[in-house]
Amino acid sequence: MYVGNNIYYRKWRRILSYWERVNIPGPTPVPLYGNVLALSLNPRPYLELKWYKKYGRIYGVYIYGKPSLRVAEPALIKQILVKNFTSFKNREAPSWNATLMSKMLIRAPYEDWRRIRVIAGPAFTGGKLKHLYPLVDQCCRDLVNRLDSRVAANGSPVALRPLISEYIMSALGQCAFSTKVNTDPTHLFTTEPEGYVSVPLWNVFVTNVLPACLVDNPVANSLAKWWHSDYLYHRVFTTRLMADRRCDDADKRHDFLQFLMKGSHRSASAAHPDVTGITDEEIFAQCFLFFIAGYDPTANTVSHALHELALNPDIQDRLREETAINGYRDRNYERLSQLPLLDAVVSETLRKYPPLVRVEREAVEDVVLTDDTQGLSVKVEKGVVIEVPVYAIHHDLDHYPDPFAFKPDRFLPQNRHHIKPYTYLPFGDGPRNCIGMRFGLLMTKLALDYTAMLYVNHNSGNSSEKRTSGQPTCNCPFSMEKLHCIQVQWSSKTKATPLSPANIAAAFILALIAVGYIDESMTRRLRTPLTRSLSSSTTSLLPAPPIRQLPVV
Ligand code: HEM
Repeated sequence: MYVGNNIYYRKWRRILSYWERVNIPGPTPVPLYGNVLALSLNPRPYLELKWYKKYGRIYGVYIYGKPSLRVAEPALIKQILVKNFTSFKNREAPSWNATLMSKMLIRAPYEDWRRIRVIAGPAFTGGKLKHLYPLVDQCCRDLVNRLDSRVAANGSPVALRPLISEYIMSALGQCAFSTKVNTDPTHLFTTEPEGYVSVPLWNVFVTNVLPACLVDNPVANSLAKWWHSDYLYHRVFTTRLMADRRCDDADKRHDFLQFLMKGSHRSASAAHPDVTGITDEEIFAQCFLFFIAGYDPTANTVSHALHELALNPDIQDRLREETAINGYRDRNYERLSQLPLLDAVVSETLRKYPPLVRVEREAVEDVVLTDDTQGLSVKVEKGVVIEVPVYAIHHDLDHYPDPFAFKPDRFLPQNRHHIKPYTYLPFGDGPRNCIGMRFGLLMTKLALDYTAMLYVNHNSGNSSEKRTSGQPTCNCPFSMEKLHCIQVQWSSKTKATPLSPANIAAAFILALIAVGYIDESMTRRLRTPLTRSLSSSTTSLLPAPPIRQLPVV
């Protein structure tokens, strides 16, 4: 017993002294979990900011037993994301096999990623978005109509977030499939992508803590497939659309699905001799990702922008003026890029509330990062995951004076040059940055442009900011009212999330297990059910896909 104890603790002491040995500071880890407990049980952005303030711009943490480096030094960020991209061309690979996620751009290994990105990338150019603009515009008009009827119906504060979510989901549906999708928040079309990204704590607990033999066996796997068969709904939906379109050679749609389908028969070009095609499974993975990656960040950005505008009526007035001067009746794609204050409001929202609090890369070889101006040199070993703590950088006083204030003027053309390179990263940077950036900005700006012109936005007094373990999420209701009818009530206080009883119980159990004798490989080998691969043979178990309504283009 004594010898076992000794070996166990010596092994963990060695694993968890990696950063100490290379002289990089960081928070104290615990055996088996490293710093995962702290990261799981605290709101991520605030914890990252706390560590950043305490340990500086370069510090090390442990994800279970794996070292992970946080880098917030702008010169080094440039090397990781742009200059040395070939050494940091991957995100961390999923620790499970052949899952849907490993086929998605966001997680695909470099060779697959590059092929898919070359095919999918052109779908998001300015020229292509011009074709999609009328579809997004129509969704915005629908949003305004819904708002109108809610405001007229009761005159009391309107819960805006569900309406925004519906707007984003319908815009994504239109642009991905040229189809009016069912945007009811309880409908599978919406709940599947949401469920894919938000994992309940009990699920994290079960999948990360139970021994692998209990989770990774045929019975548990089929149970998990059944449990997660829900996102197969999207699979059936996409597969049927693809089948329909293959029967119709004259299909001239400009949507995302059509773009990828054109890529499936692609032959190598001089520019990309190794890029030849995309499989149906990969097409489905990208279409599903379109909803996962596009929905939450964009809906959050619109919500946070409206939240800030309500708190800052002077900025709201200036925005309305700008919109009026620039002919809001003649809205079109080009006009949106000619509204500097609107652009500044969106940029400042993304600075203050970056939807992704970190950007991640994995070192595929040993690399030394250097910054001669500061005499900095950091050796990164192959396999180490690097995270750029975007939220913390955006709230660094050295980069943004008064970082918790909402000051869009920082981003006006005449001030923009004060922003230091690689300190503003809401969409990441480099070849693997956000592919949907322009599209996300289009949806956000159009929604603000419409609502700013038609409504005065106030806080209803019971609006709060809900902090999740991932990122702050704005939990409206806002009071949105027609311009002629104004009611002002805002509480500027945001609630910090107390640890819930469930979180405390889970922390307690996790801590008990952490001091036990479970081997690290048991937790690392586990596959979370949400990422299990789905075999197409199970699609027959699904309910029929929804009836398509109103094909648009
Ligand atoms: C305001 C809205 C959005 C924000 C703030 C945002 C932010 C980000 C960030 C930070 C990344 C990681 C970039 C990096 O690692 O350098 C990313 C990646 C990605 N985003 Fe977005 N995103 C938004 C909207 C969208 C939309 C609308 C779509 C698609 C419709 C989308 C699709 C993707 C995809 C596919 C990736 C992975 C790219 C790759 O690895 O090649 N995003 N996004």
